[in-house]
Amino acid sequence: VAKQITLIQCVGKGRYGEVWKGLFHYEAVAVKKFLSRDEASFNREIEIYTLSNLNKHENILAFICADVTSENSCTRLWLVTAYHELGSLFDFLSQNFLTLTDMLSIMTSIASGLTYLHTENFGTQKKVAIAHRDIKSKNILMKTRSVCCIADFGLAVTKQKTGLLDVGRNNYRVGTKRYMAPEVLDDSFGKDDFAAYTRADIYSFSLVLWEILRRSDQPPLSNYEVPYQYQVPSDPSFDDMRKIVCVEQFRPEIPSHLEMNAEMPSLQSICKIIRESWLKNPSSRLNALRIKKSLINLMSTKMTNN
Ligand SMILES: Cc1cccc(C2=C(c3ccc4ncccc4n3)CNN2)n1
Repeated sequence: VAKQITLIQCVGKGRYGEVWKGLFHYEAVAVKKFLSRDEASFNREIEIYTLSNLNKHENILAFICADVTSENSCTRLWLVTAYHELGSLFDFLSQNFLTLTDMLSIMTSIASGLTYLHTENFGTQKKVAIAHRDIKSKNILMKTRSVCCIADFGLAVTKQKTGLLDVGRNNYRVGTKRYMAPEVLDDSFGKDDFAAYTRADIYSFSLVLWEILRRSDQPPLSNYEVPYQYQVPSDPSFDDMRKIVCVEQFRPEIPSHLEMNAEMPSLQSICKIIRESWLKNPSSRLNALRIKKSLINLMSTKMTNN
């Protein structure tokens, strides 16, 4: 397959390797080129996509194929997926303000993808429950200006039938420190309890919801911010994050004009969802299905109000 893919340009770099725009049978595809030392992430991501036929959901990045070719001495590890011209949610938020309608649609699409990931179903399309472990705006892609999909499953853990946890061989890698839940930062969470991982995903998702909320055009705020931008240095250490999130129990500031906005009750409800998803106590947080349902309700009430 690699022979038939023409790489056009590099569109992203991460710890894992690079993401390229490619052409495969005249259609644009995304190619993630793994470094040979990251074979574990490569295998894990394939495992997650194939094992639980993850492909069937509109809010999960669509997988096309994997390709391993031996190039002189080293093996080339490629994963090929759909290509999304608008890039990541992080890129999009950096350059756009959002109407309330688009904001609710974007939030709901991510909540739908996360609910699908977290939920096991025994129906025809068997699927094990999956926790992502690296939810952040850079791992979410824009399919359209109002619909997103979740990417990057190299760190995911699954809940096996036995209820036991399958972390793959990739346990040494951890999520992105900036988005790490308090219980992960102070290492107080039950590593063998699958539910603990989904609750940590919800904390990370609450930070993404906060990033999206801040880009409301009601009115446009000056700059895009990453969570804890002014509390920790770029590329923060474990300890930087632990001091802020666990010791100080700090959370990103929600602009008061959004929270106290009487004309926009939906914005107030979104603020409530965010606050109930970054609670210190993991089991007090909302789950993905609850967030999805609440956002869907807001979309419908918003429609009727206007
Ligand atoms: C498994 C896989 C293959 C290719 C890309 C990706 C991936 C990303 C991706 C996917 C599609 C893209 N389309 C356009 C621009 C960037 C993209 N990034 C972002 N994080 N992982 N994952």
